[in-house]
Parts: sequence; structure tokens; C-alpha cells
Amino acid sequence: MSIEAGTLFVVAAPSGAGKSTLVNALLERERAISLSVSHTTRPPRPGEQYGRHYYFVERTEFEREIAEGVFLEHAEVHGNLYGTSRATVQELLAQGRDVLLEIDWQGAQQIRRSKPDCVGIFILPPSRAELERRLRGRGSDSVEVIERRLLNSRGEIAHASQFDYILVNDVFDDALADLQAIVRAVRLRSALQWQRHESLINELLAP
Ligand SMILES: Nc1nc2c(ncn2[C@@H]2O[C@H](COP(=O)(O)OP(=O)(O)O)[C@@H](O)[C@H]2O)c(=O)[nH]1
Ligand SMILES: Nc1ncnc2c1ncn2[C@@H]1O[C@H](COP(=O)(O)OP(=O)(O)O)[C@@H](O)[C@H]1O
Repeated sequence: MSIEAGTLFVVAAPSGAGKSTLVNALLERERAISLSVSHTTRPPRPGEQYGRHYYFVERTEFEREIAEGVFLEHAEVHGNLYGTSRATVQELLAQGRDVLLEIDWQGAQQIRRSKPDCVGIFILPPSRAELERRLRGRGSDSVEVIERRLLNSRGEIAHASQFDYILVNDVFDDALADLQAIVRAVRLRSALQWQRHESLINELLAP
């Protein structure tokens, strides 16, 4: 990672754990972080907007983009294809912006290989019953889609240990505080601070 480059945060969780809600609240508070909007073949949910929630594309177009190397990572999740635009992420990082990816464990593994300095954060629900309650309560998916997501949640959670941080989204404000604390602690890492505060450090070290 070059000196000016921003930090890449990778956030994963089983569907319904509250990942998007937490990330949106974090972005309200931490304006220096940009969310990478993914491409997907999943149909939009009511209220979802092209370019804001996802770039919704047909499977043939997505497959063409895979072949063209458009994606930094991509994966099939719950029967749909999802991918992160390489160009968008590289540009933002090069500008020194921090970038956050909301992706699944397969994508996180691919990112870890190409960007070993990324910071992985995994969000757990407080219980299976609560995960199911949240998925059904969201009211955005059919019964079949919810069942599939519940079934796949074990596969997602089985990879939690591969992330740098794990937090439990029980009481929302506590989980948000944890997420913000992680982001802030990462920003305060000495390698980054040494670059940012070089002139201060030199002044303090001056005889
Ligand atoms: N690998 C990968 N996974 C993604 C990407 N975008 C979203 N996902 C994951 O796909 C899964 C389903 O996302 P979505 O359809 O929005 O449903 P939700 O998680 O229930 O809100 C979640 O685990 C997302 O994190 C992406 O660009 N790449
Ligand atoms: N801490 C929490 N307590 C109760 N409900 C929550 C909490 N966090 C999120 N939710 C709700 O759970 C549902 C799923 O959240 P969402 O952010 O869509 O999950 P994900 O992005 O992980 O699939 C939403 O209706 C959301 O308002």
C-alpha cells in the first residue's frame, strides 16, 4: 500500500445480521469513508435504487464483465452474482479515501489475497432466533429467499475467524460504537500516524 493510500475495510455477516443498517449509520458518522457500490444480478427490492444500493445487471452482462476483468472480486451468493468494481476501489484508495466493502466471505478471501493490508470485520447476530426474526421482520424477501439465507448463514458464520474483528449486533447502538471504535483504532495505527504527523514528530524530536 502506498503512503497516501486509504484503508480498505471489508465487512461481512450472515444475511439479516444488520450489516447494511450498521454500515449506513457508520457512514453517517465517518464521512471520510466511501462505500463501494457492488454490481449484482439480484433483482432490486422495493425501494432499492440503481447506483445507490447496487448496480443491478443481467447475468450475461455480469459474466461479460467478469471476463473483462472489471471485478476486484466476485462471488455467487444465495444464487445471485455479486462483484466489486476494481476501478472504483483503486481510484478511491489512491486518492487517500478509506473504502468499505460489504461483501460475503468468498469475496473477503479474494480481497485478502490481493490486498493483504485490508481490515476484515465480521458481524454476528445475537442468536439464531433473532437472525430469523430480523430477516422475516425486514419484509423485503419472499419466504423461499429467507429460508435460503437462513440456510446459508451457517456457511457465512463458519468463516468469521478469518476476519480481524468480530462484533455482535445485539443492542444496535453498542454494535455501532464497536464498529466505529474499530475504524478509529485502525486510523490511529502508528504507520499511518507516522506519515500524517511527520512534521509534528520531527518538531517534538528536535533538540
Ligand atoms: N462477494 C461479494 N458479495 C457481495 C457483494 N455485494 C454484496 N455481497 C453479499 O451478498 C450477500 C447478499 O446481499 P443482499 O442481496 O444485499 O442481501 P442482504 O445481505 O440480505 O441484505 C451479502 O452477504 C452481501 O454482503 C459483492 O460485491 N461481492
Ligand atoms: N441491533 C438490532 N436490533 C434489532 N434489529 C436490527 C438491529 N440491527 C438491524 N436490525 C434490523 O434487522 C433487519 C436486517 O438488517 P439489515 O441491515 O438489512 O441486515 P443485512 O444487511 O445484514 O442483511 C432490518 O430490518 C434492520 O432494521
